[in-house]
Amino acid sequence: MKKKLLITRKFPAHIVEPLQAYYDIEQWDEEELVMPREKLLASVADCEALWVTLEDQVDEELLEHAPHLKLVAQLAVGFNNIDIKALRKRGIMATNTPGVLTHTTADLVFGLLLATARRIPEGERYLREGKWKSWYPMQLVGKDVAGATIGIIGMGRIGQAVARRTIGFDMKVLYNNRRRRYEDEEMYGFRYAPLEDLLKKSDFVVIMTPYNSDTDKLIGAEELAMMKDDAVLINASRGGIIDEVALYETLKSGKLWAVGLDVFEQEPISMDHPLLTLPNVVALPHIGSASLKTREAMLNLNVRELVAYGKGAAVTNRIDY
Ligand SMILES: NC(=O)c1ccc[n+]([C@@H]2O[C@H](COP(=O)([O-])OP(=O)(O)OC[C@H]3O[C@@H](n4cnc5c(N)ncnc54)[C@H](O)[C@@H]3O)[C@@H](O)[C@H]2O)c1
Ligand SMILES: O=C(O)[C@H](O)CO
Repeated sequence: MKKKLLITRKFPAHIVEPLQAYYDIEQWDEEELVMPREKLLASVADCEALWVTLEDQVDEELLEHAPHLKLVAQLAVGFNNIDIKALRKRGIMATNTPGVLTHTTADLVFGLLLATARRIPEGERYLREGKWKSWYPMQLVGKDVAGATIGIIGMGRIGQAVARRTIGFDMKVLYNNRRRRYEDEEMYGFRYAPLEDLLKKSDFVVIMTPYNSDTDKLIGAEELAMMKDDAVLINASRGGIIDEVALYETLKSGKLWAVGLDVFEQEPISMDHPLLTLPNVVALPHIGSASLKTREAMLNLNVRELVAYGKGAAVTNRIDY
């Protein structure tokens, strides 16, 4: 008898097809909408494998409804929506998508960096709203990226890829990370800095750590106050790493040049959110890894592990924290 696999979104048919040989598949039929929680809890009851996105909470409550569950596949590298300890206690494996999205996400971070520094979305709105009357010297003046100091918090796969992109911009790189990266210091001249130093010295601060209890509101009022008055803050990791109330208050007070956010505490962000009233906030709908090639690579990486499990082979890419 085939194992049961529950897929919480509608994924492209050609991606799911190779799984048919190993699983009886139940798939949510909406591409844009999250599977309702009650439906998820009911459907997971007889599942051995579960394929989720970052909006599905895989927690104690779900696991209590899933007595046969053995494998959770997460269509993301970040896995803060999954209670890994609770999975481990029950002997359930989890697999995610590290590596395949590194460059695509680093590109987006750089896009946010240029967009905020050079006021690109503001300039586009200005043109489309018919405000462009002439060229004048102080029109939409921005902040230089070339030659500036960037501070990267979380020098993992994506953080390093962002750092390497700065070389062409002659930027000075400070980084903060769980462990020193001596090889990068030697090869590229990147410099380790304690968080406080990094915040005080950087023109651009980029957050690229995972989200967990250690990084929850890592950047709050105190940290924002340490930053340069005209610094830019970029977050493409997870929204909860920044205290959004403190961020709004800081921006309202006139501090910081701009902020670029691909992620928010609540996603989708409410259209009434105060941050969206500020012209120097560039906000994107969590599209860091959204290139066609990368999304296919993420889906296929999950498929590979689901096929391995379906065949009774080893799941090699395991979240082992
Ligand atoms: N916006 C998007 O679409 C998007 C896409 C991909 C990844 N992400 C997010 O980016 C995160 C990073 O991805 P990755 O592949 O680079 O992960 P990674 O594990 O390779 O890197 C994370 C780095 O953060 C460091 N770190 C952890 N806690 C820290 C702390 N308190 N202070 C300083 N450094 C700390 C780790 O040492 C590690 O080097 C993911 O967890 C995910 O949340 C977002
Ligand atoms: O963690 C991730 O992988 C992103 O948030 C989605 O690609």
